[in-house]
Amino acid sequence: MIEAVGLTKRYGDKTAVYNLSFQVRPGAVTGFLGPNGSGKSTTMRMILGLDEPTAGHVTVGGYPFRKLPNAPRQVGALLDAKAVHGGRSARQHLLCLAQLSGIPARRVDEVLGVVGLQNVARKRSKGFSLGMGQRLGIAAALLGDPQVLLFDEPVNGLDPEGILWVRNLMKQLASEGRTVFVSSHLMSEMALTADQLIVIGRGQLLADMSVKDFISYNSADFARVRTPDGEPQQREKLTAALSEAGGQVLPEQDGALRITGLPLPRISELAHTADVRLWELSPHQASLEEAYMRMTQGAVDYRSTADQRAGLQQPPGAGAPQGGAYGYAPGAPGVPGQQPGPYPPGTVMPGYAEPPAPPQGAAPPHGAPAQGGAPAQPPAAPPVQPPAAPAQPPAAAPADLSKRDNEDAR
Ligand SMILES: Nc1ncnc2c1ncn2[C@@H]1O[C@H](COP(=O)(O)OP(=O)(O)OP(=O)(O)O)[C@@H](O)[C@H]1O
Repeated sequence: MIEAVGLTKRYGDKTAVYNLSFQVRPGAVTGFLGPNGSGKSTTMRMILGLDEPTAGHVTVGGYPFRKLPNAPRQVGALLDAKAVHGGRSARQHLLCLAQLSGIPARRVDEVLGVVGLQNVARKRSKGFSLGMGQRLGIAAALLGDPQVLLFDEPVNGLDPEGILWVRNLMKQLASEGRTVFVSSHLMSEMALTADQLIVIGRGQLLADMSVKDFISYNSADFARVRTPDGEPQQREKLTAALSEAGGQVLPEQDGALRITGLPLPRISELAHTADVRLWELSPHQASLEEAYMRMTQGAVDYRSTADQRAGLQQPPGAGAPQGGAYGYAPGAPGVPGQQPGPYPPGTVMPGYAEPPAPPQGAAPPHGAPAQGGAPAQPPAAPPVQPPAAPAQPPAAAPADLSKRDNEDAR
């Protein structure tokens, strides 16, 4: 088991991870989700003893990593698939790692077979594709046949077949009773791979729950309603009637309305009573990716000025979640501007709070007004239709161990 308690990491005036507490249990795949720069790699590096926490602690099997007896046999990790000497073959690379850890050479051929690189094992790794590099990194993680495995973005660069293979491998490793901790940007991928989810934003815990609970609490239904084009007064009349009846009404980009908090038959009745004709009244379900983006939107560091995710925010004054057949999808717990969701008891929901400023008069942390008084967060854009879940993984490089080497340079 991996256990983090009050884990905090500051790099100068930058708070990368703040007061993070969680447990990663054996026998399950635990997904570690968060936007770019949210602190996933930093957390993984602290678990592996590569970075020293500023406060708090993290243990693997009850020991801090550096005190773990025979660590390479107990913990395997893929942090940076590019951290390979390009002049060496895959086999030579693994042999070196095996020798350093007292692992017999035959295990190298075993893991090469497991990851499907046996036919290119003697080729120089500098000619490897991103996907082959990921496979080699996974082979290195498996080398010591460890009970605890950490994978930072393992599907990065893999084709659909490779993604399926990683998914099945993670599940198999967990079914053997191992602790499998895997980071990703993609909720949709984690929904298929993980049993448990730990979601962070700006280094802080946003959710710690089973995937099953995440799905049941976030796959809320909504209705789309469309009034005749070119008759805006009909749309306004309907908006007023639905809002008065307790529904939340958000305009969609194509002119339709997104209604939560009211069942379909009630919407139909209200439209009839208000004498509004409907061109569309249809049931929909929010995607998990959308729920995840809503949960993390207040904690996104890097956002295009044209990013429509800002439109996932509820308009000011939107009511609390309603029950019913088309209840509102719960917002991010504790995220400013969001409604807390009805999460099950025992779910860790500390809420997003600005970490206190680092000592010694350093610059304010994330989200705090910058020195000139400008807000660190872009202002919320008017509500627009949320974008469809991205079909491709965001083009992010895998977490980079060289970050550590560059620490002084930063
Ligand atoms: N060595 C370092 N020195 C200074 N700042 C750092 C260092 N390592 C990470 N950071 C900062 O800490 C924050 C968290 O970074 P981290 O790489 O842990 O996030 P991440 O969730 O893994 O991001 P990504 O998904 O983009 O890999 C970022 O703002 C990053 O710039």
